[in-house]
Amino acid sequence: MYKVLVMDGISDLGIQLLNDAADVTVDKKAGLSEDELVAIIADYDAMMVRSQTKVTERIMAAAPKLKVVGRAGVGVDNINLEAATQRGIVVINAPDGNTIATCELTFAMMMAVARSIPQAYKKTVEGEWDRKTFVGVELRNKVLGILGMGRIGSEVARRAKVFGMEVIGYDPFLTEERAEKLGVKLGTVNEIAAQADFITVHTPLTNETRHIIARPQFELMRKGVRIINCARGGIIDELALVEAIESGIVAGAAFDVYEQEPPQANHPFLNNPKIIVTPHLGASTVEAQENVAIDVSEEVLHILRDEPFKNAVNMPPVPATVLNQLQPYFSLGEKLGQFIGQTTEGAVKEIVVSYAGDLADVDTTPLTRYIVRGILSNQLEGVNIVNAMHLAKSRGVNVVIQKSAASKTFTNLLSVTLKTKNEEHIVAGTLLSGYGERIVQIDQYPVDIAPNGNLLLISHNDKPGIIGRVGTLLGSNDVNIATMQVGRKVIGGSAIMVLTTDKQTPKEVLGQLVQLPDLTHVSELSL
Ligand SMILES: NC(=O)C1=CN([C@@H]2O[C@H](COP(=O)(O)OP(=O)(O)OC[C@H]3O[C@@H](n4cnc5c(N)ncnc54)[C@H](O)[C@@H]3O)[C@@H](O)[C@H]2O)C=CC1
Ligand SMILES: O=C(O)C(=O)COP(=O)(O)O
Repeated sequence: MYKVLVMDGISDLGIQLLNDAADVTVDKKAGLSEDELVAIIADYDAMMVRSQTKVTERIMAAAPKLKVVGRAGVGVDNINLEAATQRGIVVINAPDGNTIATCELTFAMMMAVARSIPQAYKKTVEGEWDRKTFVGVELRNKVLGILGMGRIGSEVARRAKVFGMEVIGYDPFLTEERAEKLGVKLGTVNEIAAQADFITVHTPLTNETRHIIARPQFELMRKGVRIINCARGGIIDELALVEAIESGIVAGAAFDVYEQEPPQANHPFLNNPKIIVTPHLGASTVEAQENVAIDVSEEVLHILRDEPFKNAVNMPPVPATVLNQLQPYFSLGEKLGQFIGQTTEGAVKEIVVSYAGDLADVDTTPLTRYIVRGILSNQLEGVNIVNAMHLAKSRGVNVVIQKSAASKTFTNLLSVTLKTKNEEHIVAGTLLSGYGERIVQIDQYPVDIAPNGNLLLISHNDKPGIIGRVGTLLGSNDVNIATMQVGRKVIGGSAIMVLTTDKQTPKEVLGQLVQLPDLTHVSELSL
């Protein structure tokens, strides 16, 4: 008999399937602390959660029987995926069931913030008949900027078009063809900031998206812009938003999610009359809760019964023979993927992976999955080696594998090329006996870099003084350079500089770096 622990108020109708199964018993609990979960979890084969329960490494360590954690929803940021993978616990989610619910909440928030509905309601029930304060704005003919054009963002765009809005979308995976089909113009984050009357975000929270809307973006915005966040707290810098409201740039905001949930009693949003707040209700409709609970229950049953399943967001075991040969390269492959993914801009059309030398005769499929995971993990939540290839395919990204017997210089060489509509970049790496992982080529430049920590990749003209200017700017902002490499093909031509730094370079300093004479591009990476 399998025991399933159901947390966080998952819909009863949805888990009927589990209740009806002869080989399953279900325990429903809510609001347990980590300690309380640690005390009981050893009995369970499966656990189902929403966003409230944090499924930590400690909980998994106390759960020797646990085979699967089911997330009845999209975001898996409350589950320690790495720990689950290490312990062979499958993590599944229900990515489709709450799209419409969250899209509709976003729309409700947009209309509420355009017409000050909550504020007007409050005054009216308090006995005041105030018809002067709450003069709103129409959505028709306004520009809506959408950051993140996945499932929810695309549905918001469709509805906005029907309301007569002009939509500008930003998403590294949004190709021109798909944008055209949706009737959405493509724009950068800053273009959206400068042009939009309403801005809504629908990305996961990643290193890239954290504070993607912050003070520099608010400074670009039109006076009277309205901001909506029904995705994840932290995508928009909360304090910068409050400042932008105080300075009169932002006319109103509507938030469903917060950097810390629940927000503390003194959180600046909670007593700001221009900010509408809801307690993470995006997925809270009867329909969405039934959908996600049914989806997850079906998958949990499959996994418990060793039947095929979909929607795994972490990794299944790799056969031992393949593992032995490929394991040393997994980390290098993923880092090369992260490197090229973080340094290439625009919608990816093709990934070319070339294996030379030792790697040419092995079945490298699992390694390719690590590389593709590295590339996609920058933009997508929950990418793993199970779903990486599928996600690439579903987003129209072609993955091409090339093999050649030997590399001229290295006994093994792994090269990854990313092609977008306008750009093509390559990074290559190797495992050097005694030295470990090295990046040995970036575009046309030979380099020798250990792919670890914080990196700055700077393209510049090969002119005297540039290295000094970069060093001085970083030093005066307390960013210590650990290592520096420069690469060029010809004297006085274009060149690159790769720095490793002891801490991340603040966004403002990156902005100042780009302004330095003869510097053409800066990317910050963390590997
Ligand atoms: N408030 C709530 O209760 C709910 C919140 N959510 C959250 O909404 C978000 C979106 O969910 P879905 O649309 O289902 O996910 P999705 O995976 O379909 O879409 C996310 C999109 O964000 C894009 N993206 C990633 N990095 C980006 C970047 N740096 N800039 C611009 N775009 C970027 C991806 O390419 C992808 O298209 C997730 O964070 C999810 O957790 C989802 C459901 C309910
Ligand atoms: O699905 C998601 O990502 C959500 O944020 C929904 O969270 P919830 O299941 O309502 O706690």
